[in-house]
Amino acid sequence: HMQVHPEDVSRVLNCERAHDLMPEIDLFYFSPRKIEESECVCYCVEMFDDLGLVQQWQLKRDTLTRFLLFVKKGYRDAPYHNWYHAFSVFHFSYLVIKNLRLVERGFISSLEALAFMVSCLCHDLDHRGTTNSFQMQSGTELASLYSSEGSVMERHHLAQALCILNTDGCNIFDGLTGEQYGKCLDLIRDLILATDLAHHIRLVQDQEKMASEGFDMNSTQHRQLLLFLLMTCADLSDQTKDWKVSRTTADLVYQEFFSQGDLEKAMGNAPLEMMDREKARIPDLQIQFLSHIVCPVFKILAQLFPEADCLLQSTVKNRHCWEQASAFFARKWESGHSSLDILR
Ligand SMILES: Cc1nc2ccc(C(=O)N[C@]34C[C@H]5C[C@H](C[C@H](C5)C3)C4)cc2n2c(-c3ccccc3Cl)nnc12
Ligand SMILES: [Mg+2]
Ligand SMILES: [Zn+2]
Repeated sequence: HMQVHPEDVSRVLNCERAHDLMPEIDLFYFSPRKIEESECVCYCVEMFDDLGLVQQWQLKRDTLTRFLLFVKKGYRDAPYHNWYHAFSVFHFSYLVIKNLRLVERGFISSLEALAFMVSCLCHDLDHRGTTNSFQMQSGTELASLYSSEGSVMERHHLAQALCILNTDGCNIFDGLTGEQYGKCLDLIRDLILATDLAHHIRLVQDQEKMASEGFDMNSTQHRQLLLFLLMTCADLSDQTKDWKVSRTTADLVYQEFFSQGDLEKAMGNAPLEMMDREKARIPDLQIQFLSHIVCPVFKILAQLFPEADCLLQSTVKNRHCWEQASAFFARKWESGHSSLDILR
């Protein structure tokens, strides 16, 4: 099973570099993928501390460090669904809590902020770079465990998170009362399951209705829809960064999709077009993904929080870049070239 050695913990505890968070780390356009992999865990501790959560919930630094090292080890080296994805999703949760002042303004409680950040870190634990439908179609062991409830991968990510919390010296919530602990785990369960995009699609109309009606602080439904919206925004946050980050991320996602497509062909199943490296037109697929899923989500966020408008603007700008790429590609496709290399 996964091992974290005491010297790993002490090295992180003594890391000086991160004790003063680097300038600009709290700005929306900052890309966390710039941070050295060996310093990520230190920065996670500092971000929890910067939001007052270490103090508020009496998080012990050595327990938090050990927990974070286990989470980091709990990710595989898939092209996209690896530790850096989890770290960047976590960083976005830090950005929205800090920049939209979600706790001070009463949109979420401090416990919900803690659960939101921990859920972001854990939300894709032990991902294999394949989708829920692949699990079901190829009858993986995860499908046999969870397919009756749906959201197969997300249930596995949750199980892995709970397993780490139950590992000796890793229960970061041991300073919470029994009631707070129960509420926190219920939140983590709901938030990790909410990262299944098929689940999001069922909720998005209610989220749009909430944004047009205006957020009701006393509505349990609004408060839950907001937390789910924030999870989806965090999961898609690479698309709110500059074009280089947005395109690089698409590259990594399609490496996973095309590997899955190759597997499906080898198993005699026809992959979705977006998984088929022979058929997929990445610019057109990204225009659809940004138009149907990403921009609508950040439009809702911007309606609720005008300070988040810059996030919507950058997703719209990235979609425009794909439109230009698509036009450029179309000319190339006519003349037979089909790889993304021409975008470099
Ligand atoms: C750049 C980029 N492109 C992406 C293109 C497509 C899809 C995608 O799952 N599409 C859908 C399309 C319909 C309706 C639902 C369920 C399925 C059928 C599959 C969604 C995701 C993409 N994605 C993600 C991402 C976010 C959350 C979970 C998994 C992933 Cl991979 N993160 N970045 C990207
Ligand atoms: Mg996921
Ligand atoms: Zn994810």
